[in-house]
Amino acid sequence: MIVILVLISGSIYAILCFCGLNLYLKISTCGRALVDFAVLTLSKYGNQIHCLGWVSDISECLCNICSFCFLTLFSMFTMFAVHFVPNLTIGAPVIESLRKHTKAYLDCHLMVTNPLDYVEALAKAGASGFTFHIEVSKDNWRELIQSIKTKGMRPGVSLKPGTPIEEVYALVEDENPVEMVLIMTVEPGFGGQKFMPEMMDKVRALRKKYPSLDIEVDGGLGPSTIEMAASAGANCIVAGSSIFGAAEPAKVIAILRESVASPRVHRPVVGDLRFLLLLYVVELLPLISSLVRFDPALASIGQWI
Ligand SMILES: O=C(CO)[C@@H](O)[C@H](O)COP(=O)(O)O
Repeated sequence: MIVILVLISGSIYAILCFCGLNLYLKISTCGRALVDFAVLTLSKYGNQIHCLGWVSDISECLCNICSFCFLTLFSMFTMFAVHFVPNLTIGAPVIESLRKHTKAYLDCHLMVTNPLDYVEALAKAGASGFTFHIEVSKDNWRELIQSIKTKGMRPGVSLKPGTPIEEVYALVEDENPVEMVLIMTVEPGFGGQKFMPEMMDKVRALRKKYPSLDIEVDGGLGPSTIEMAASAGANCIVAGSSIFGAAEPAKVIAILRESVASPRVHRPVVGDLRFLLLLYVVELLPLISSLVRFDPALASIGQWI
């Protein structure tokens, strides 16, 4: 009887574990912020599944079921950590650890409902850019931009596929503007989704209106989609699976880099013109001054001016 009970409970437990694992794997792909959590969950479940191999009596089995329930509750609470506690799985502590090993630009895209709460911690951790979502910042974007700049980071604003591009115009045109606009080319939440070409209308509209603005695209970008984004005017590319899933990631990075660096892309026209003008002035000044100094005829012209 006990053997049958153990077998039945063990099977139920195995099914629960399997479902639980799948559930967590699915939930854990809800954004980069939960990736560490997925690893953590996997290793915990790894131990539990391993235990199943030597379940030998009913008490052991019950004990495993109890720990399964505990893990479920614990993990479920953790899933909502983004909303309930001021910490993220990939948040300030991870940025801080990365910063110790690199001087690279650390571009932080906050898919959270309360970005203001993370400005201070991310700045302290060494973040370079801080991009928030317009959908959750309609009432406090000025305060957010100010706070991001005060803390020495570069502010950016992001918009989901369903949000009209017009919603970010005010933030770019403000006297204290954002310095980058991130156009999501997938519905935020999962890596590995299909690129949405219809988002290129937003990129084109933005590039036409703001020739020198940094325009970032994120989601489904790789060698087969980069041309669309680059020729529409995007100059900052976020790519996940196309790089990490590639046999030769360096090659993919080179292709992406080359596409946005090619002359087809709208260069920051206003910035370039200013630079050219400065070059002319700097280069011509010594020439003019030497002519005025050494050519008596020109020197007299100089007197008239
Ligand atoms: O964070 C998100 C979406 O939520 C994006 O950054 C994607 O995760 C990019 O991944 P790929 O689409 O390149 O795999």
